[in-house]
Amino acid sequence: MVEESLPNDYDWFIDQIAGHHPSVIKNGKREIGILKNRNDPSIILKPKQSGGRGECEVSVYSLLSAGRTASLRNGQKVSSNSTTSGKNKWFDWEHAREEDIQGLAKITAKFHGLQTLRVDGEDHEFMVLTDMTSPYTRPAILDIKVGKRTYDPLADREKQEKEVSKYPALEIIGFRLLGYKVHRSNNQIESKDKEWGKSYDETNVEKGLYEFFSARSVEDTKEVVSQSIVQIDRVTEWFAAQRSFHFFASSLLFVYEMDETKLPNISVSMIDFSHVFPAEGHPDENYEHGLIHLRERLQSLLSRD
Ligand SMILES: Nc1ncnc2c1ncn2[C@@H]1O[C@H](COP(=O)(O)OP(=O)(O)OP(=O)(O)O)[C@@H](O)[C@H]1O
Ligand SMILES: O=P(O)(O)O[C@@H]1[C@H](O)[C@H](O)[C@@H](OP(=O)(O)O)[C@H](OP(=O)(O)O)[C@H]1O
Repeated sequence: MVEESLPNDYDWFIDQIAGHHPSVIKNGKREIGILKNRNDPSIILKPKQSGGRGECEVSVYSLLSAGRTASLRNGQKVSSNSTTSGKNKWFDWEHAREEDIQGLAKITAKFHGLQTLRVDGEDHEFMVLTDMTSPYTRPAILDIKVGKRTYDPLADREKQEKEVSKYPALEIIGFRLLGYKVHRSNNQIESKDKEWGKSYDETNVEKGLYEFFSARSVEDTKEVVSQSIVQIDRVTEWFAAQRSFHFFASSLLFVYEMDETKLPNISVSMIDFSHVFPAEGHPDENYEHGLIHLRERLQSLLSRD
C-alpha cells in the first residue's frame, strides 16, 4: 500500500490546468502535482521534474530572479540538458543578454527559490513561484501551448513522431489549447482538459477560444479579447527583440476575473520552461509563429456579431 499524504497546511492546487497531476497514477503511484501552502496564498509550489527537464526549468527561473551575473557568482549550475535523446548537453546561460533576461522576467512568474517537502512518504523538491491566479476572486484560467514544434533539438525520432502525431493541426495553427478552468458564481468550477483542446483543429479553433473568452458574459467578451491581444503584443514585442532563448513545449497562461463587480484585468504569463535552449543569436521563429497565429485567431473573434 503506497502512503498518500501531504505535509500539514498544504493542499493540491485546484487551479492547475495541465502538467503532472495527482489524478494520474503511474506504476501504482500518483503523480506529484502543484501544491498550495494555506498560509501563503500568493505562491504555488511546482514539483521540480526529474533529470534535465527540472534542471532546465530551475536554471531559467534562477537566471531571471538572480540575474545572470549573480547566478554564476553564487556557483549555481545555470544549465540545462535534455534526456530525450540520451545525450547530455549542458547549457550555461553566459551568452544570454541582460536585456533579454530582464524582459523575460516581466512576462513570467517570479521565482522564490526551491523548497523540499515530504509528499506520499518521499522527499520532493519544489519550485516556489508566484501564483498568477492569486490576485483574482474568481479566476478564469486557460493554458495554451505555443509553437508549431513541441519537441526540442535533442529529441529522438520516437519523441518527434509522438509529438507530431499528438495534434497534427499544430503545424497550421501554431498553438494548442491544453484546457481551462472557470470559477462560476455558485462555487462551481467548469473544467476542460486537453482532450477538449484536441477536439478543435484549424477549421474551428476560434470556437474553443470563444468558449473561454466569453465565460464572463457575452457583453464583456470583446473587452476580454482586446485586453488579451494587448497582453500578447507585450510578449511578441519581447520575442521580436530577444536573441537569447528558444522555447519548446512552453505555454502562455491566461487569467481573468469572473467576478463581474470587478474589471476583467486579464494577465498573460509565460510558463513551463523545461525545454529552453540557447538562441545563439537567432529569433525564436517557432514560438513567434504561434504568437502570430494566436493573435490572428483572437482578432477574428472581435469581428463576430
Ligand atoms: N506561476 C503559475 N501560477 C499559476 N498557475 C501556474 C503557474 N505555473 C504553472 N501553473 C499551472 O500549472 C499547470 C502546469 O504547469 P506546467 O505546464 O509548468 O507543468 P509541467 O508539469 O512542467 O507540465 P508538462 O508536463 O506539460 O511539462 C499550468 O497549466 C497552470 O495551470
Ligand atoms: O516529458 P517532456 O519531454 O517534457 O514531454 C511532454 C510535454 O512536457 C507535454 O507537456 C506533455 O503533455 P501534453 O502534450 O499532453 O501537454 C507530454 O505528455 P504525454 O507524454 O502525456 O503526451 C510530455 O511527454
